[in-house]
Amino acid sequence: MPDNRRSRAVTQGFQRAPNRALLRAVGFGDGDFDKPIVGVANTHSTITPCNMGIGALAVRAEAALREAGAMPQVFGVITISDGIAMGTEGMKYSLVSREVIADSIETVCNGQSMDGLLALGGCDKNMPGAMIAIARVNIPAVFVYGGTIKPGQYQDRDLTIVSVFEAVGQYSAQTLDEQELCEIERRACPGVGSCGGMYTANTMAAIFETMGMSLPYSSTMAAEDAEKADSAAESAEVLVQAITRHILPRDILTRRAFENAIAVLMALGGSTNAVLHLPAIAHAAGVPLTLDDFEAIGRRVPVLCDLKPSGHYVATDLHRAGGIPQVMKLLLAHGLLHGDALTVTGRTIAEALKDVPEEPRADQDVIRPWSKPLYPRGHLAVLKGNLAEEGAVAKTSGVKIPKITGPARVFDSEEACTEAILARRIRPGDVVVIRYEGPKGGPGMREMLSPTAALVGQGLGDSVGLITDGRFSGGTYGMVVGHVAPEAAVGGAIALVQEGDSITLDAERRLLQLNISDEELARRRAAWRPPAPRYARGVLAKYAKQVSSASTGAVTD
Ligand SMILES: CC(C)(O)[C@@H](O)C(=O)O
Ligand SMILES: [Mg+2]
Repeated sequence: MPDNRRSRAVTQGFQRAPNRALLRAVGFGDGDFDKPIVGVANTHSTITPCNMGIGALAVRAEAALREAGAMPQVFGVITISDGIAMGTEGMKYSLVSREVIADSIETVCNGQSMDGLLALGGCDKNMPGAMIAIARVNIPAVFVYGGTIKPGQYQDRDLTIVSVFEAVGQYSAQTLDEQELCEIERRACPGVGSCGGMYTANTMAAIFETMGMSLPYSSTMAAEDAEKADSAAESAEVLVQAITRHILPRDILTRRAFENAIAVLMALGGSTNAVLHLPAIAHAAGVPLTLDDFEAIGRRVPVLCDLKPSGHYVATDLHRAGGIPQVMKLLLAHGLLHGDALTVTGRTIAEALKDVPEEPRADQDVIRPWSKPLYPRGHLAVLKGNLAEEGAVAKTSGVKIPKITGPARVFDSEEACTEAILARRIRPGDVVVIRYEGPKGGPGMREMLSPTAALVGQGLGDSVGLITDGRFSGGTYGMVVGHVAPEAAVGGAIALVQEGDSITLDAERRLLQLNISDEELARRRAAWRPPAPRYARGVLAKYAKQVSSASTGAVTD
């Protein structure tokens, strides 16, 4: 047993007899005090299908840890459901929950002198929350994803939760009747697992697999399939080996791993939330990573996968087509992935991908061959200009020409905007501005899925621009720009836009501009006064005081 094992602090020596007495009460026997103590961070919850299956995975992982010679200690971690909170005041707690999860896991792992960590997660913030903690604590760790939901079926088409959000827009435009809306609602979510397209949960899980913090193929398995539970057990075995070999998360979460993550994010057409979470994880790992890195890698890496929200397929289709290893191999073969990055198994990426063919199979069109990408460049672009001096994130997939100049339609909350869209007050050519929804202002940067999906449902995805200091769901697409920084609440130029001002959103030129003179902008800036914080007490008030700009990952430490 290595002398530097952290759990020695609670298991060794005569002074620790009381500590051992308590450990005996939770199942330790005489021979167990020399074994590594491994935390199992269990986000099981009956709040959301994303986390409903996690308890069973935790049970498998716990048994496998014991079998492999470790002493597992299971602890509960909270989640909220982005999908259920969406469009409500409750959604302000979503990004806050990332910090609560990170802080909770750090607190337990360090408070209990644990030697290793197996973290399980389902809904969106579980993934970055767990990985921030893993990077901070830096004890051998593995991440186990709860798995994706399978698609629903309606009239020969695959449904996901986003189909229901879009159906609300169709209903408001009277292109869908109440009975059809109801039928889509009933069929969209047929079981357990995280939202099925390449939305945020699946994006972040895929990123962790890419970075070598989860096992190959594990991030695209369906929550309900037996292979998911088997991979939870296998993850536990790999973790115990990592403890023995002293493989630490910060050996894995290097700059090269983050560059690999961004490359796969682009190839998948993944969620804008990754542009918030990866800098936050990098911050925890002590790795420099800026918005410019996303921009630089996005210019090199094509979108290779035809996945929802704007594409055709769901995560289980990607799994059948070869999964993340196939996407990674394609990038590796074309010089866009660092093959020497380490994984939790102790193998490098290149070694792990050795047996994967360079080109995807011809009998599928989920993963395109190199010669026929979906888009020649990444779908996420960092826009700058007088409206976003620190930067903003545009998602350009699913739109024909990602640029528009039009009159600003200004809303100081998501609710006010959604109401206007559903009342059909937004017209083609408008540029919708949703502000005071930033990290500090909201607080918590809500995901604007209700308004963006309603626009898509009304057929306005291509003709209406939308900019916000809030963020988006992975299910959002259209002419959308989020994470506008600096945000309105700190006096960013987005606070100075007036109804009817001309705004240019041009993803090709990477430009987000308010078309008024510098003098007029300065005049408005001088007249601007910060609004009173929306919350005076509780976690939202604490968060608003603490949180950094979206351009640096909205971190709180
Ligand atoms: C509800 C969704 C689709 O999961 C969303 O929260 C996301 O970010 O992808
Ligand atoms: Mg989300």
